[in-house]
Amino acid sequence: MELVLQSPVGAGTVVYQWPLASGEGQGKRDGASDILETIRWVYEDFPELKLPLENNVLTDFDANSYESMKTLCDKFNRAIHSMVVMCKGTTVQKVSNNPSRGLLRHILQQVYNQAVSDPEKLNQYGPFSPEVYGETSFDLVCQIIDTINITDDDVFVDLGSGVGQVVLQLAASTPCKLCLGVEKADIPSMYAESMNVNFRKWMGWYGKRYGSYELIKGDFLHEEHRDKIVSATILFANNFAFGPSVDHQLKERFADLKDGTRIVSSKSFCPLNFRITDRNLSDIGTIMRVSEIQSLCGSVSWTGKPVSFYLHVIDRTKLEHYFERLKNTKGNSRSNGENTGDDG
Ligand SMILES: CC(=O)NCCCCNc1ncnc2c1ncn2[C@@H]1O[C@H](CN(CCCNC(=O)Nc2ccc(C(C)(C)C)cc2)C(C)C)[C@@H](O)[C@H]1O
Repeated sequence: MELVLQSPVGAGTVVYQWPLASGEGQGKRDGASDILETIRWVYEDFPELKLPLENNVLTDFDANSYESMKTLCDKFNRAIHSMVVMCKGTTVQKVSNNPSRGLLRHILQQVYNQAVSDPEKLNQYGPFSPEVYGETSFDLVCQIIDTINITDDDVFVDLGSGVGQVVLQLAASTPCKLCLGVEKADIPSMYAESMNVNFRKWMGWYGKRYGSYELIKGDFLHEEHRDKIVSATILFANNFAFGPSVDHQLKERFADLKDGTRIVSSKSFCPLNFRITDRNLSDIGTIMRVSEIQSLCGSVSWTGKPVSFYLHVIDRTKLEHYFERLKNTKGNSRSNGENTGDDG
């Protein structure tokens, strides 16, 4: 026995097997509320549905009765059918656009629920686990997208992308010409594959647009991926738990990034008050400006402190200014460069 929902843009159907998934597990939503939320979001997106769908249909149903859920889906499908038929004459939303943030949060949740059959295998806990992505990371990533200006010249890379939620969110809500995620572990990479398949299915069903993206299995420090890092213009690194060796090898790659490239991370790659001296000229801090950003959303880290993240912008003029000042002050006695700290 199954339940079927028609696509509001005539892109086919999605099928739910009965009995529906129950809502066990943290953050997991049961199948019935997934169907209800999906209908509600389509309703939101297509106001013309308000007429054919009596508004009480979304309230009086019994999630445990197949008949009741089937009736609900049939009413929705009939409303969709009449809308698609009516719009046959006019242009049914030909040009598809990006989903609203609310809809994208719902889609990422629904794609995760259907792609990750056994979340226990991910053994990632804490407030930023993939299981509760919609409650914390989603808003944080929205804030970052609002903070940094993103254009269609940008290439995004998530260093250690897990099941791929951040990459999917960037691809569906920014004009990046390409979004990449690199993940080395087998389990998250396997789930990232089904996240990818499910995401494309649902985005097509809702008729929503997203940019090119790829979820890659591999170690981002391997030589074969060096080029992906050095040609990126926006990099995310949730590097809080990266060891000194990983950080060091990443900085070596950051030295080749283009000016203007942004790196956003959960731990800064150089001190916030870094000042160039003649003893730290090979530090990565000489070519980047760093700032700390407090997270607006209530999400707190596991220590209960408000979460902050670090924005680094590659800017080699910092180093140029240092050497100009050095040259200008060459004449007088101060030769140790000590007092010609950069202007930050
Ligand atoms: C040669 C050598 O030393 N090799 C050792 C390998 C270590 C480094 N290489 C890695 N390569 C590929 N994937 C690796 C390697 N290190 C570890 N991961 C994976 O990262 C995943 C964890 N990810 C999170 C997955 C989901 N993506 C996010 O949460 N992204 C994200 C990014 C930034 C932010 C902000 C901007 C707000 C800070 C928020 C979220 C983070 C914590 C790193 C795990 O699945 C790891 O397997």
